[in-house]
Amino acid sequence: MTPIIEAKGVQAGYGTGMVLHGVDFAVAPGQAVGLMGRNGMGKTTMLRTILGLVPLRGGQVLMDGEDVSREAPFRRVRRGIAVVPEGRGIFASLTVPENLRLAARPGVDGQRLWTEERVLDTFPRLKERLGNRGDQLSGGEQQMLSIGRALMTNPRLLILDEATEGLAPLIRDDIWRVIAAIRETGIATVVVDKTVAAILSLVDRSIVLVKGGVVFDGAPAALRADEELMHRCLGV
Ligand SMILES: Nc1ncnc2c1ncn2[C@@H]1O[C@H](COP(=O)(O)OP(=O)(O)OP(=O)(O)O)[C@@H](O)[C@H]1O
Repeated sequence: MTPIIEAKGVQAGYGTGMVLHGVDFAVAPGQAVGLMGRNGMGKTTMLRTILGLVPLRGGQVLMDGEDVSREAPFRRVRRGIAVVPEGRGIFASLTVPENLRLAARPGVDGQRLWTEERVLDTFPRLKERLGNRGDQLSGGEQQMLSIGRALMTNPRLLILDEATEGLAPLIRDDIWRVIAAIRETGIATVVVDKTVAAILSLVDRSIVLVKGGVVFDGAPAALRADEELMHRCLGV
């Protein structure tokens, strides 16, 4: 199956500093991939490079087998990718439904499977906050709204960068449950998170970055079995 996204030998960085030193990375349709690694190893830079937000200095980024290395970020996203960025990026002055409606668009297949109603059914907490503005929501609710907004674009691939960071354990569990449910609907996911156990129980494939290079790419069970790697590269 042609991957939705494929990175081949990707090199990227900021200013004169290189962060990614030839990273290979692929996400097949419907696949859940965990992008893992300690702080500062290049996970966010990898996501941003795939989206065209950090310039590519070497290698290639393909989407559905097509080279998009020179394509603008908005065009790449229009291929059916939704991003839940670190920091959530919701509109503080808009209400919950306004935030959702602003993002609404059909998927690349023209379908609108994710409607405002379906998103609100998925996140009952948001249903209780319809009149609230973005800045009147708790951190967990903001995160749910950010995910809900991404779903309103009817994506084929959902990218979640640190979706559970800074949230209380019960809210985190809620978010993980929803991510698993989204996955079940056939949407491919790329998850970056520090909660190693939660990621490994969710994904089909884990990729571990150390200093901008891939040190592991395979099944979560194989990663779990490698205690030395888990300890050295993930700190668990
Ligand atoms: N805008 C930027 N300008 C310069 N350097 C940056 C910038 N963003 C990140 N870096 C550097 O690039 C390296 C990789 O950062 P990146 O955010 O990709 O790591 P990460 O694995 O996502 O870590 P974290 O979990 O801490 O976000 C780090 O050394 C970081 O300091």
